[in-house]
Amino acid sequence: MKSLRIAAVALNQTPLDWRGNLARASEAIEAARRAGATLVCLPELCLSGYGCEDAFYAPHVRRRTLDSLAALLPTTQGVGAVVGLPLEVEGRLYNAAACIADGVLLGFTLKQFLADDGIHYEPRWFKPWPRGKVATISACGLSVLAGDLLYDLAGVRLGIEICRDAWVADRPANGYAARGVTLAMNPSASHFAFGKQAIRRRLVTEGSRLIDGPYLYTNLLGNESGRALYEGGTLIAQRDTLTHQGPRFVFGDRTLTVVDVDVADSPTKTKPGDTIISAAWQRSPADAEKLNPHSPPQAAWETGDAVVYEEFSRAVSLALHDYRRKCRAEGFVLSLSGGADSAAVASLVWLIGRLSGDPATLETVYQATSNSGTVTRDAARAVATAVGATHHEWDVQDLVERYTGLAAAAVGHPLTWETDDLALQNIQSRVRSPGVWMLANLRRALLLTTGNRSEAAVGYATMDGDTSGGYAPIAGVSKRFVLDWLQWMETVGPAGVGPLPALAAINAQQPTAELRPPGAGQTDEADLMPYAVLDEIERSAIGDLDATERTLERLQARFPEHAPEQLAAWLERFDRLWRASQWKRERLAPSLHLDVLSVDPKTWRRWPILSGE
Ligand SMILES: Nc1ncnc2c1ncn2[C@@H]1O[C@H](COP(=O)(O)OP(=O)(O)OC[C@H]2O[C@@H]([n+]3cccc(C(=O)O)c3)[C@H](O)[C@@H]2O)[C@@H](O)[C@H]1O
Ligand SMILES: Nc1ncnc2c1ncn2[C@@H]1O[C@H](COP(=O)(O)OP(=O)(O)OP(=O)(O)O)[C@@H](O)[C@H]1O
Ligand SMILES: NC(=O)CC[C@H](N)C(=O)O
Repeated sequence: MKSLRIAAVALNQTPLDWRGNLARASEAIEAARRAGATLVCLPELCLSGYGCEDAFYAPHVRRRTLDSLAALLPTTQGVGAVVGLPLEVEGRLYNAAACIADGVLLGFTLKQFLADDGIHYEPRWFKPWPRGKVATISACGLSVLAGDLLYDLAGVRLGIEICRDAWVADRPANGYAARGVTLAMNPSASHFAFGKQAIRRRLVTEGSRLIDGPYLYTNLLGNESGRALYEGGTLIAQRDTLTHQGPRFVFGDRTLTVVDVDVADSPTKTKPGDTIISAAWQRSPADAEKLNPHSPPQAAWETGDAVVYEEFSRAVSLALHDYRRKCRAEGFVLSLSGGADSAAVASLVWLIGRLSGDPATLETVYQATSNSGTVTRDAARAVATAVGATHHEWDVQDLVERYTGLAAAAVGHPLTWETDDLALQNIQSRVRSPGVWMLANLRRALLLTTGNRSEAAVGYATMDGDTSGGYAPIAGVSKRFVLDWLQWMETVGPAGVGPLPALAAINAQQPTAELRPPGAGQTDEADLMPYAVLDEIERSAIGDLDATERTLERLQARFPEHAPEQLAAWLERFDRLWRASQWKRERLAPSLHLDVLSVDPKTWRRWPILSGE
């Protein structure tokens, strides 16, 4: 049995940022060495970035990655390192983990089970590697082995699973005990979704049970390139018990979790046919005191009863912070209506400063038409003040009238609410776009949109009006979720931050587009259907892809208070609006994946633009 100091690194990388990715990887290895680690594991595909998309096809991208690997080798003096990268083998691309020891490239483990579900499209670029196969390739000027390899490093036998390898029943670790593996590492790029860390914790714990030894798991960190957020949260389990978890949702380049573990010595015997690459080096002397023997595996906020709101707050504020920084915007601009969605977005920008200590600049604009009321104007002002935004109040009614006059002249009759309702609504939303865009231009800021998933599902938004903007922070969650989160933010708020009481002015109102004249009493739910019904239809028809009859059964079971005819009418309305608004979903600003119920056609639920009878 050996006492070994091992390190798990979460890295905030950007696709194709060659210099930055390499610098962060080598700085992390240096930090692990300074902490006395013998072995360090970095995330999946971290040298190129996980989400390089079709750039993976480019031969120069494959070459640049190997250049980065060659440059990384000398930084591993005195340690062993596992580093993810794309790798061409025999003319095909594989998702690989390089195993390096003391400056020497030992070999590449290749991913056997590609991620092909949800937001993952790995088979578009990579091939899966067959179990038990090994190839010889040339890389970094050397002839090296690649494939299903094991390594004897500093006296322990290491096996590597790459992310999804661990998520399948036939995972490589099933055979590791028979192959003498005593330590396993998993470089991952596992995007955030609500509650998903619990699954990772189970897989890592199960991995350690399978090898009866330590299993170390790393992940990416932050908003890599717009749509996927990685939470860090590195994990270490030892003999069926999860012992360590690195922090999640950290604002910064990396997290480093260093742990002392007991590892059984490499067995002398090997399984026939197994390829095992050996390397030995002078390890740092093990400390008499064990490092972090009893680190709590979770932060306090992760075990409370508001985990989903905590995760949402931390995930979206980190995603906004990284997106702004990576697109080199100098702040945020937001059209603030005094309603729920834009107040939620303003609160999330405010949370950046509260959670990171580095406040983001926010400029907000209330834009009144003759249909706006003092309740929303006052609420917008109160929220802007509470979140520290620079706030403006504009009157855009004259712009509405000017466009209305031009269009009325073109069609040859005055426009009325009786005959031209939608056009008269949409022009108000559209005139709110150019001014706020102009402000964003002047400030070199990122214009945020405020649409939520429920609106996206039924196209309840004006294209090039309130959909105008560069990033859509809350498009991954339903309207009901936004409303509930705002209640929690008003009274509780994230641990270590606390509440934002000014949201009371928002939470007291019923959601309305405020686009029809005040006397019309417009509400979202009257225009559409109750949000609870809309969510259930979306979950059934779009999330679970149920047939109409099945969705109706589910609605009747869940909402006995509504007549079956009413439920059928709402379902018919949803179906019509869903199909008519696919083109809108194709044109929404990039949004963050947060939940398995996503309607984002670029990452999750793809649908024909034109469909139906
Ligand atoms: N497949 C397709 N490909 C390309 N374009 C397509 C199309 N189908 C329709 N169109 C075009 O789309 C246009 C209609 O879409 P659009 O102009 O966006 O408007 P539309 O979808 O007709 O109406 C917008 C709805 O969103 C609601 N809204 C708007 C703004 C804010 C809020 C709020 O909650 O605050 C709510 C509003 O009450 C209304 O019910 C038409 O000009 C039509 O030609
Ligand atoms: N009076 C307004 N001033 C500034 N922006 C507005 C105004 N009315 C609407 N908007 C913009 O259009 C967006 C869409 O309006 P919508 O009504 O869907 O959202 P909301 O007003 O934030 O929330 P809710 O629908 O819950 O009232 C707003 O989030 C806001 O960005
Ligand atoms: N990169 C991967 O292999 C992802 C695997 C898994 N589906 C996840 O989301 O974590």
